[in-house]
Amino acid sequence: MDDPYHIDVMYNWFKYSVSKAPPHVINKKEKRKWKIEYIEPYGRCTIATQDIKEGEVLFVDHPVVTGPKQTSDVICLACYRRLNSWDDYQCSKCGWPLCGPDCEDKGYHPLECNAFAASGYRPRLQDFDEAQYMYEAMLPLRCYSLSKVEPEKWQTLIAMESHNDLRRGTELWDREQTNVVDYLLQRVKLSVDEELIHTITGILDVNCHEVRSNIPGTRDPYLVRGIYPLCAMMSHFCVNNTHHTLMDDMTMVVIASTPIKKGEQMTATYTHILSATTERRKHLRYGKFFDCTCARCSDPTEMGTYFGALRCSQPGCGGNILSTDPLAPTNDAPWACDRCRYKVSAVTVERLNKMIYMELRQAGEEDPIKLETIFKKYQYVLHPQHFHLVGIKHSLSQMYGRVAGYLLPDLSEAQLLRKVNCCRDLLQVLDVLDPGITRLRGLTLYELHAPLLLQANRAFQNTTITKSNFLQQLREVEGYLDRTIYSLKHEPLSSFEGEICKIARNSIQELRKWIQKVETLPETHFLPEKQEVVPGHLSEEDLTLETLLKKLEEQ
Ligand SMILES: C[S@@+](CC[C@H](N)C(=O)[O-])C[C@H]1O[C@@H](n2cnc3c(N)ncnc32)[C@H](O)[C@@H]1O
Repeated sequence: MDDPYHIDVMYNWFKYSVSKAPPHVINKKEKRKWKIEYIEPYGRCTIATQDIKEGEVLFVDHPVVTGPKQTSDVICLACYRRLNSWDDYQCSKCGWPLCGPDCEDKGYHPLECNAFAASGYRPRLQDFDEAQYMYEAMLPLRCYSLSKVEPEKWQTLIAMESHNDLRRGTELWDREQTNVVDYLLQRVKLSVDEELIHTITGILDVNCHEVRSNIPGTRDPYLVRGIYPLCAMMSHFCVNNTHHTLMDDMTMVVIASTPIKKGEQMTATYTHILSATTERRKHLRYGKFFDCTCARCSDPTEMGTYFGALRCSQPGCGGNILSTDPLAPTNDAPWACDRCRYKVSAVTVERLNKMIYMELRQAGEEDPIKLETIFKKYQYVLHPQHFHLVGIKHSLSQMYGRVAGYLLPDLSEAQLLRKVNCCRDLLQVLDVLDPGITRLRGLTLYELHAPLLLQANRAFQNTTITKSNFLQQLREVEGYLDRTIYSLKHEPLSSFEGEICKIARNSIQELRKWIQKVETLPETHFLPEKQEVVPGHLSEEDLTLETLLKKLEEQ
């Protein structure tokens, strides 16, 4: 049958992936609930053929091939372990650095090893203009080698989108001409049409997923890239409805992160969720060769979050400065206040964002005070839900309680409250921009439970809380732990998220025992019901001496 868009090739890949997947990951007998269709302007995309519930497994995807990213440290080409130096151990056949002799025939390394060995060329660091680009040709070479040794994988790979026509003449094309095409033709002596190598690099640019390597026993997984054909069939939306998890054998499991209605696309996000429209659209244009026009991109308020908005500085105005046309192809439409129409150029907004970005980079992720200083500096310039302020809250939510000098038991009431509020504010944004089952939600809920539990237990120890309130707070914490587990239960135990999920499972059991015990405690352990002061229930603004005293007087 005619298959101009190679859709059957993708269905075959689905069957192959299911056959390779461990049985606990997917019900092998269940029929797929989606189809692939060609729809403009998306090209091929995945459509639900029936209503799908949140959390349902949609498909598993086996990688066609994985390999180093374009820029890379020195790594073992078989197991992707980070190596100390170029010449620790070099493959006896091809000369590329590996962990040791055991890795010579492992993983995907034989794909390039044979080509290098046949060429007689031995790689030397000085052959690369920039050391970080020395691995750039490796994955394209692996892909090309598939055409010789694994024709089925090759058929799947070559059926993917390369956008050669859009890429030709771009800076990216020129760089790949030098670092990949010329390198493979001149050094590795491949006898191959240049256009085919460009097609391969295009397929990799458009479709690759970043994945973590999985080396048993290491807590430092190195990031590599891989081709997952079914994942790559999903269109990008800046608010998406699927969630993917990488299992230990590098199989990708894709679930519905929110309910998906029959006829809707199953979508993924190719950009960073917590970045603003201009940044996301630029990334998609230059890296994926399309202009995103999704609901989030077309709305200057980014679905009511005001994620990119500045506060108007005109006296007495208090409006929000927003892009007048977020879909302008060159992202250069002026920005204007939604109340007084005061105008700011797109370039100025971009410069401001860049300046704050540089300050944040300098501040690092070790000292919350540095981030608090930047937060204070810009809190009246940016909308409270501006991505930089939300980004700072995200960092603070993890730093308070985790970095040296700010471990949980050392935190003051005000710092605990700050951690709680950072988590809550972040979750409020995630509800809109990253709804449903996500790693970030799971981790943030976990961060939220800890200070709340500490606050409640401190209040109990100091007898400053009533029994009913104490139980209510413990049950609230139980709810957050429960939701953490729900959000992270798909993550493999070897990952950080999987480990947090395991800890959350233990914590919730302990907490439930504690709740049962508290229920039986006599009232004498608690503050009488009418006299309570619960700092945790005051907002940060409330925590001035004046307002605190006033509230105490009112009791
Ligand atoms: C990873 S591929 C997705 C599969 C692709 N549609 C195909 O037929 O092979 C990415 C490409 O799909 C298209 N695409 C994905 N999301 C899109 C969107 N929201 N709007 C327009 N095109 C999109 C773009 O051409 C993009 O370069």
